[in-house]
Parts: sequence; structure tokens; C-alpha cells
Amino acid sequence: MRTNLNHFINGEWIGSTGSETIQVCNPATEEVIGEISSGTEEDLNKAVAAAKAAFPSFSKTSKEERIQLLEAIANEYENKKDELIDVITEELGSPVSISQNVHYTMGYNHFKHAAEALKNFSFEENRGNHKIRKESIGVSGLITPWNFPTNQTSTKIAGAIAAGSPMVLKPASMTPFAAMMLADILATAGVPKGVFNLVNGSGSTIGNGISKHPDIDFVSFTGSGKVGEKIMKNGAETIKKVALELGGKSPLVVLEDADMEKAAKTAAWNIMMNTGQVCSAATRAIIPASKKEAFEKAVKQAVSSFEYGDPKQTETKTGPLISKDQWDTVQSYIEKGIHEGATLLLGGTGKPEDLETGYYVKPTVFTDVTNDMVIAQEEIFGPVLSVITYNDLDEALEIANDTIYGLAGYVVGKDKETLAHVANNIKAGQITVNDGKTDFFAPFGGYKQSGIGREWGDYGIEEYLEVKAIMGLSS
Ligand SMILES: NC(=O)C1=CN([C@@H]2O[C@H](COP(=O)(O)OP(=O)(O)OC[C@H]3O[C@@H](n4cnc5c(N)ncnc54)[C@H](OP(=O)(O)O)[C@@H]3O)[C@@H](O)[C@H]2O)C=CC1
Ligand SMILES: CCCCCC/C=C/C(=O)O
Repeated sequence: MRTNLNHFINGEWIGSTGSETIQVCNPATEEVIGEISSGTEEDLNKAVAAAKAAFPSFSKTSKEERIQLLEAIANEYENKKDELIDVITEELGSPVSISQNVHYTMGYNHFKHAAEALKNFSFEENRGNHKIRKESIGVSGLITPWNFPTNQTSTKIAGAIAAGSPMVLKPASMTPFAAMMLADILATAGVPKGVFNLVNGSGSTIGNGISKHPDIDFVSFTGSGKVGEKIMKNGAETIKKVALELGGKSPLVVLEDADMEKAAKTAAWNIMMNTGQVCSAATRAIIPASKKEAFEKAVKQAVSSFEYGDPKQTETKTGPLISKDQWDTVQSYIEKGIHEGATLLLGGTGKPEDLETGYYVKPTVFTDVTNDMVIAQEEIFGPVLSVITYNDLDEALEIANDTIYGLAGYVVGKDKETLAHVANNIKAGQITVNDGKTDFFAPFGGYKQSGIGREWGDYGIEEYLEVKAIMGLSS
């Protein structure tokens, strides 16, 4: 059992002031794997006080000291590679290959890239008759979801450390153990007492408390739009800066000249990776009407080729959803798609026949989808793809942008000018052209209701800083 009923406050694990606990389950076995404390307001106040006390000295550490600290964290994180992969696989139900190649690797890259970005980062700059100073924002509150337990925590922690901002983290209650491992990793790497604090507990007590706390200066949140809205409203009471990384309904625009098999593979990876529980996943494949038959044949084959099953097996590529609630939500969307008149090309409701235990769903592809259908407009957070046809490029872009979201976009094809035209005209924060590789220096964040602010690299560091202009001192 992974039970740990303590919170990490002022450099040590201390007991909760409350007695309630939260059970954590392995979504592949439905078994309890451990318990955490359901923290109280008093626990949160202690953590905020520790972070506040750490602020004067930590905010004055030099850039070089913080680069060293981030590099030490990356090394210690690397030392804990196998344990991190195990814990992610168990609490998220993520296939071991994805736990390693996506989850573990993304966390490592955030620490490494923040250290690199810091090397070229300027905290002071003369501009004409004024000087710009960038100063740590104060105490940061970090609230993270369950779908990427080391990615979202690490990018926020790395940004805060790079900027000299002490922090309080509340990880998701369904995936707290990887975050708790990070507390030990940071302590071993030499993060000073009080700089990193972790309080477990419900969103309604600890998350809500963070967003309202008068001594927290900035909240960085990743999760649902509904909670993002609450955080913004709460933050408004003390005019707190907030960064929100919320949902998405990202388009994959397939050009006429694209290789349909390659395009289908991109679509399949997007919808199957992390069992579709990815805010930036391409969930709408927007394809030329003239290529409908070829794309549908290829996408059916590409999605079917994903092995799903036991996350501990190396050949498994897709695991279960995180919880029964998430399973029910995804089922209801599949039912809605059928009811709305979309055609089921693959999958459907119910569990895969051979996987009765675990929150497994059938990978599902809908064709003949129109963009006004609920399945094309709402975030499903499961392996459900909507295929929508277009007749010309203007229509493709109109469909791509006809959404409340704007987190990511994808375009596949050959003609460079057309690729650039589509990339430039999708209203979203991160666009991938063909098989463009993830760059951890590139800013990540959304337009429209996908959020406010950016994470990763130097843009991520900026979020944890205030900007001061000084007149009369510049040389
Ligand atoms: N953008 C993204 O990456 C994500 C988007 N989602 C979307 O949200 C849907 C629901 O997922 P869900 O887990 O419920 O996401 P939530 O937004 O509820 O949870 C995200 C984080 O916020 C916390 N939280 C919950 N309520 C509050 C509150 N009132 N104030 C402050 N923090 C709070 C949660 O705590 P606790 O864990 O204790 O509930 C968790 O740490 C998904 O189906 C998906 O569509 C979900 C996860 C990530
Ligand atoms: C393989 C790259 C996956 C990028 C996922 C980024 C984060 C998504 C999320 O927070 O849901």
C-alpha cells in the first residue's frame, strides 16, 4: 500500500490536523492502492505560512543558484525514474511505455528546460530612460489534475523555482502519489525548507482555499473549465493573478495532398494516447470530402492496431480511464453521438468483451459528424474521435475554429504554403505541423476558453514574475 497520511510542510512530512482520508484506486484493477489525508484549512494555512516565510530569502537567490537547483532536481528525478514510472502506471492506469516515454519524460524535460531557459533569461534590462526588473510574484498556489501527474506538477514547480517563488501544491486526489514523490525528490535535491509545500485534500477545501487565500499571490491551475471559472472568481476577491490551462476540442486538419495513412496514424495516436485523457488531443479530424473513404479505412485500421489492456504489460498502448465517473461520462457521450445520428465506424458503448475489470472503454470513431453535434463541441476526455468532412480550405478553417476552445491544432499535408496558411489561421496556442516534435521551450496554453497564460520554458517562468519599471536609474 502507498498510504501516506501526511502533508509536506516546511521541509517535512507532518500529520494532518483532520482525521478524514481519501482512498486512491488503481483504475485498471479497481483496487485501493493507498490513502491520503483529506487536508483542512488549518493544514493549508500552515503550508502558506511556511511558503510566505521562505519568500524573502528564496526570492533573492541568484539566477545561478536556481539553475543549479533545477539541475539537481532533474538529476534526482532521473535517479527515481523506475519508481516514478511504477507509481504513475499504478495510480493513473497508464501503460508502462506511456508512463516512461510520455509522463516520466515530460516531467524530466520541464526541470531541464527551465534550467536551460533560465540561462538566457534576463531579470533586469535597460530600455531607454527606464529599467525593467522582473521580481518573484510572491507565494504561488498550484492546483493540478490527474491526467498527467508529473507533467503538470513539474512544469508548475519548475517555473516557480526558476522565478524564486515559494509554493503550495494541491495535487489531484486521484493521482497524489507521484506528486508526493516529487516532494522527496525536491528535498533531496536541496530545495530550501518552506519553498515547496504539498497539501492533499479535496478540491472544495484545499483547492478552493488556495484560490481564496489572501497570502497566495498567484494561482496556476490545470483542469476543467468549470473549476477554472470558480478559481478566477475567487481570485478576483483579492485581485490575484491566475493562470488557467483548461480543456480543448482541438482540430486535426487533413489537407487534400496528405498521405491518408500517415494522417490516420496521427489521428489514432492523438485519440488513443493516455486513453484520450489529454487536454490538447486532436478530437476532431477535419478531412477533405473527396478522401472520406480512404481516411475512414485507414483510421479504422490505425485505431484498431492500438493494443489496449493491462498497463503493466510493455506491449499495451492504451489503458483504462481514470475512474468510474469518467467511464460514465464517456459512455454518455458515445450514446449522444449515436442519438445525434453520427455513424459508428468503430467501438461503441460498453466495455471491451475481454476487460470486465477496470474502467476500459472501446476505442470509438464516429464518422458523418457535423460540427454542431455535442460530440464535436464538448470535451469528452476519452478515446472518441469525430470525423468531419470539408469541401474547401475556408470551410475546413471555419469548422476548426467553430469551438469555444483554442488550446491546440494539428495540420497534415505536403504543400508548405497551405500548411503555413492553416497553422497561421487556426485560433489556438500550439500548432503541430505533420510530425513536428514536442519542444519543451515552446509555450503551452490556450486561446479562448482553453485558458489564460502559458507554461513551459521562458514563457512559463514569466507567469511567476511581476514586472517593475524604474525611471531615473538606467545608464
Ligand atoms: N485541462 C486539462 O488538462 C484537464 C481537463 N479536465 C476536464 O475536466 C473534466 C473533469 O475532471 P476533474 O478531475 O473533475 O477536473 P477538476 O477541474 O475538477 O479537477 C482538477 C483539479 O482541481 C481541483 N478542484 C476541484 N474542485 C475545485 C475547486 N472548487 N477549487 C479549486 N480546485 C478544485 C481538483 O481536486 P480533486 O482532485 O481533489 O477533486 C484537482 O486537483 C474532465 O472530464 C476533463 O474534461 C480534467 C483534467 C485535466
Ligand atoms: C506527447 C505530448 C503530449 C502533450 C500533452 C500536454 C499536456 C496535456 C494536458 O495537460 O492534458
